[in-house]
Order: sequence, then C-alpha cells, then structure tokens
Amino acid sequence: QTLDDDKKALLHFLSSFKSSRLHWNQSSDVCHRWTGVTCNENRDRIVSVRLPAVGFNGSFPPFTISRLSSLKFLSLRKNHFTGDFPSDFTNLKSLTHLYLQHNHLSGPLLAIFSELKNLKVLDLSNNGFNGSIPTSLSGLTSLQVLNLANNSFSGEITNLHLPKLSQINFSNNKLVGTIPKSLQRFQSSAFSGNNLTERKKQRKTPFGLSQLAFLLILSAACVLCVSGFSFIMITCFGKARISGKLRKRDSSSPPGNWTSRDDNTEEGGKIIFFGGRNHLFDLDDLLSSSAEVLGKGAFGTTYKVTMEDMSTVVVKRLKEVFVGRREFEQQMEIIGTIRHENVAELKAYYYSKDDKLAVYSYYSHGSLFEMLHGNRGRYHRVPLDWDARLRIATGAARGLAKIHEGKFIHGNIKSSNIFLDSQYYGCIGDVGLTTIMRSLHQTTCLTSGYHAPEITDTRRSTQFSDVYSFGVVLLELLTGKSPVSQAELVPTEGKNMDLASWIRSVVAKEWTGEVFDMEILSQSGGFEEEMVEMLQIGLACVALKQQERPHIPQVLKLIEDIRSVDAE
Ligand SMILES: Nc1ncnc2c1ncn2[C@@H]1O[C@H](COP(=O)(O)OP(=O)(O)OP(=O)(O)O)[C@@H](O)[C@H]1O
Repeated sequence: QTLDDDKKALLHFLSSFKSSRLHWNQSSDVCHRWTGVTCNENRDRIVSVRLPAVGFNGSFPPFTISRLSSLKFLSLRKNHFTGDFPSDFTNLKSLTHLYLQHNHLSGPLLAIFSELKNLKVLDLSNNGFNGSIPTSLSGLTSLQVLNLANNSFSGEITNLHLPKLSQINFSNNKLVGTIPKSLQRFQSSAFSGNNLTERKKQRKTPFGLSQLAFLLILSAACVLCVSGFSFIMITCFGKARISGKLRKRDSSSPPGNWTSRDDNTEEGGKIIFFGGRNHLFDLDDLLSSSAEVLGKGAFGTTYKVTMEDMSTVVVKRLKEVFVGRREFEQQMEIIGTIRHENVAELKAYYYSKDDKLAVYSYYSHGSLFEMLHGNRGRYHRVPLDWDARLRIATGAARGLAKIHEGKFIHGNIKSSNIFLDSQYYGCIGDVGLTTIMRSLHQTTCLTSGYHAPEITDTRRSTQFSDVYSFGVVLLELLTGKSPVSQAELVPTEGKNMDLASWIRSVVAKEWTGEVFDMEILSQSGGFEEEMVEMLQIGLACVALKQQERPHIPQVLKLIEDIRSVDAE
C-alpha cells in the first residue's frame, strides 16, 4: 500500500460529506498541505488524521478511513457522525489514539475491540452508545485511557483486565450492579451518574491488619514521634531561635495558615512563612545564601537564591511599595491562601522599614517568554512544539481560573510571568504584586502590548483586563512574536500595530495561516485545526469591548476542548 492509496481513501471519505468545512486540494502535497493530515518520516504513509469539529454530518462511509492501515492517531471528535461504531475500524491495527467523542454515534459496541492491540487512548464519550460494555475491551492490552462517559451503556460492568489503564470514565450511563474488582482502584467519580450499588467490604490495611488494629498502632506511633520531636526541639532549638528573626508558629494561629504575627515594632522586621511548610531557612540563611540576579522588573529586582541544602527559591526585593505594613501583610495573607499547582507558590515574605521581600518557588525551566523568544534563530535553540504550547496554555488558564475564582485580579499577565513546571504546564507567577505596588486607585501595570485598551483611561485592572492580557499570551504562543517588540510585527498599511491589532487585521483579510509561528508549522503534526481553534479563543479574549470577552472558566473549557493534554 502506498501514500497514493491513503490519499484516495481520504478523498473518498471526504467526498461522502457535502457540508463539511474542509477542503483538500487533490493536486497538492498531502503530507504538507492537507489540513489535519500527517505522514510518517519517509512520507510514504499517512499516520495521523485530526479533523475535530469540521462539520462532518452522517454515518461513516465504510472502507474509507479504515483503508489507512498505518494510521496511528485518529481524531474526529465534535462532528455530527451518526449510526453505529464503524465495524471496519478493525483494520486499523496500528491505531494508538482514537477520539470520537461528542458525536451522535449510537447502538451497542461490537466485539471488535480485541483487534486493536495497540490502542492506548479510546474516547467515545458524549455519544448515544447503548447496550453493555463489551468484555472484548479486555483485549486492548495497551489501553491507558478509556472514556465512555455520557452515553447510555447499561447492564453490569464486567471485570476488565487492562493492566496499563491509568484513567477511566464510565460516568453518566445506565450501569447497574457493583464496580468490578479490577476497576476498584479508580476514584468513585469515574462511575458517578449510574445506578451502581456501593460494595461494603472489609478494607485491607497495609500488612493485612484489621482496620482497628492498624489505627491503634498508627496512633501509638504518632504519639511517640510527636513527643520525641518536641523533646529534640525544646532541648536543641528552644533558645537559639528566639534570638533569630524567624517567628515560630503560634499555637493559637489557625492550622495550615500563617506563622505568628505579634505586632512587631523592631526595625529589622520579620520573615513570615506560610504554615504547614517546613521552615527550612530563616532570614539570616536567606541573606547569607548565594544569590544570582534573574532580572529587574517593574516591581524591583528578582534573585535566584540557592540555600545551603541546595534548595532554590526566588526572592523578589520589592521597590516602591505604596501600601503600609498592615495592607502589605493583608495582601500577602490573601495571596498565601491561593494554593494551586498552576499558581507559583508564595513561600514567605518579609517586611521591614528598608526592605520588602517576597519568596516564591523557583521554576528551573524558566518563563514562557524565555522559551518562546530566547535564542531565536540560533542553532542551539530548542523550538517549543505545539503540544508543549497547548500544555502551557492549559496550565496557565487553570492557574488564572483559580485566581479569579477567589475574586482576585492578577493585573500583570504576560509571558515573563508564566513559568513552566517540569511537565511544561504553565504556572502563573507574581500573583498579588500589582496591588501592593500601586495605590488602590491605580491597580494596574501598563506593560505595553499586553494591557487592555480600557486601562489606558481607567488605570485599573479588572478580571476582564486579565482575560485580555491572557488572550495576548495565547496569540504570542501561536505566532511566536513578542507583544512587547513591535519591530517583529509587519507594519500594516503604514501603521505600527500591537500584536492583537496586527492579528485582527491579518485574520480579517483571511490570511489566517500567515500568523502562525513557522517553528510549529515546520513541525510535522498537522495541528493547523487546533491552532485555528486556539486563534479563535485568543481573538475572543482580546475583544475591544470588555463585556464581549469570555470569562476565564469559559476560556479554560474551550482550550481543554481543543485537546485534552492530560489524557494524551
Ligand atoms: N519564580 C520564578 N522562577 C523562575 N524565574 C523567575 C521567577 N520569577 C521571576 N523569574 C524571572 O526573573 C526575571 C525577572 O523577573 P521580574 O518579575 O523581576 O521581571 P519581569 O517579569 O520581566 O517584569 P515584571 O516586574 O513586570 O513582572 C524574569 O525573566 C522572570 O521570568
């Protein structure tokens, strides 16, 4: 079989749908020019077809897609497919990812699945499938993710033996009986919205002890540990710490909150840690550790500090703090309550007459700004691929949603304040600083290129203006262009434009493809569809009228709907 056979099969598939928004030019290069199609390295077979939400309507034309025998990745989610699960998909022996969620497929699942031995991800959620969940799913020995949520599956769930399965979702079906033993390791939310009965079972504890015996032993061990630890603390550190700057936790302060905050009038100030953490350092440790300047921003100088035990933190020495001690503390207290994996953690702060410090966790992968714009054009640059960009956008949207959920405003969303965690999810940094650094009547930071148009007059950030700035970050991710450097933008009709205006003008002329970063386009993957979806989200966020912008939870949902990066 050749690339030409694959091409004919796809054209045959497309010709069965009159109303789709897709157009493939028969004479153009399949591997480079066909939207949503990717070839293997030798460019002699098609390995991936991603056509989400292109308006396919009707049943699957038989023996079209199924002729692509080298296909590994198939995404046809969010279309309007009807009818049964296509039985000829058994031919797709190389398939590893199958996404058919959000269609109108129905009928029972046939026992074909055992044939798809390489399948890792199967998402058939949000369709109208019924009948029982076939036992033949056990044949999918490579399966890691199985999503059958929001269908009409009924009957009992059979014992499925899927050793590699790490995510499952059977919620919102009509399943009855109990959760079989082989699936009890998954959270109960994966089975919610069914008629399943709770199975009362004697919980086994480690070492096979009864629960009561285990609890008794555990409590005894805890009592011993706590008394031993207190004894060591009292004898070794009792005096030494009082003379230091670190205030220990006051027993009257609420658990998991702040360290004690007695009204301190010392000129030297005090470092305050968030409770529940190990206070591995005090101010002297911090100041005597080796520090490296990471940069100077609008709020002061940022240092990377490596402690004696080689742990690393970021210390911001804040300049021009406009609020008094009380407000500073209150603000920090608020920031300290925000705990989320996509929000940079504020570990401690310090306030004295001369110095105001904020201590954050350090992100060794650096900021999105560095990743996108650092070393461009140089040979040792590692380009940021589309999957990473999608993950960054997803993480950052989750972080901002968490901030907005608490009715807070960030006020300075930009790529140098978005950091990458070890898995390349974006994390929001510098939370709360805008409020401390500006007076309450001027809570904004005008970083050109990112700020919403209304802020020029109001000088006040809002959740709407945060969404605007987040939209600019999405456009930055898609184009690879820096919003702060206008030199990168092609002047249109003689006018110098900011990134958002430039993209609006290019898209209006239907040159959408022209805006995308060449670094992504040169990556084989056929992600144009996903990029166009992200572009639409970015443009919605940078709407000139603030009421027309979506709220961040909606933005997050739209980004997650492009592709669930967690599952893949
Ligand atoms: N927690 C962190 N982990 C890793 N790098 C960081 C961290 N915080 C800041 N940086 C990096 O340190 C540098 C200086 O940051 P700083 O916040 O002072 O300035 P900025 O982000 O450029 O501007 P602004 O003050 O407006 O936020 C930036 O390159 C930033 O990405």
